[in-house]
Amino acid sequence: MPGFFTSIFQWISGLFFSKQAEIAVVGLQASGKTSFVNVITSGQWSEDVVPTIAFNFRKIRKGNVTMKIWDVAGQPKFRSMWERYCNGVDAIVFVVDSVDHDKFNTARFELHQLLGQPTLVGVPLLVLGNKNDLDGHVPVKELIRNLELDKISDRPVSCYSVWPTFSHRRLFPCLCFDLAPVLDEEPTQLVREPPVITPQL
Ligand SMILES: Nc1nc2c(ncn2[C@@H]2O[C@H](COP(=O)(O)OP(=O)(O)OP(=O)(O)O)[C@@H](O)[C@H]2O)c(=O)[nH]1
Ligand SMILES: [Mg+2]
Repeated sequence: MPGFFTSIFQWISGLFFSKQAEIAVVGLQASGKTSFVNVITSGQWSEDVVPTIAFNFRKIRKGNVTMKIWDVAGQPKFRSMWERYCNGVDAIVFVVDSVDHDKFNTARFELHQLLGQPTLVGVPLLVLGNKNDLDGHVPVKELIRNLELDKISDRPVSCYSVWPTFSHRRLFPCLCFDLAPVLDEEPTQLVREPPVITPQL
């Protein structure tokens, strides 16, 4: 019975307090965007992910938050499309392979090129340093330096180190927290001291 009342309460509160958020997930190919989106939408991790062609669209509801997610392909031929999918979203999620040191320069170039688009001024940015389960991953402070996130001054920016395989339960709250300004809650700071999301073993 208590479960029944809880469900009814959630349903009613959802009607009155429901919020919508739309995000675009971008980043270089094989950085783990689709894996991340799969984990937060269905809780499922699989190593068999095919490279995305153009984009995938997912819609999920958690509690009273409905989130629309554009998972955009990262191969060079698709990068010119990023701006189109980021235009009008509540936050841009930029995924970086935190082990692939050779690609940091390209990731920084593509990120800053994207953020330089006049249509995207002010759109909050969440950077996820992915694959922190692997040896050689760089910590968040180094990611901030490598991607020059501290030079971004026209929007809220956050950066986390993540590993979707085991931390998916913490990823959605992390996203909601970063969308707090969008959801009319407490404001975030510019590149705040980031919590590192460690795997739950
Ligand atoms: N070890 C580890 N591997 C990961 C992680 N996230 C993704 N991968 C692997 O990285 C590879 C690429 O993942 P995808 O999710 O397809 O990458 P993507 O960014 O969507 O790539 P595109 O669609 O081509 O832009 C796959 O083999 C995944 O299994 C992670 O956190 N840890
Ligand atoms: Mg993909």
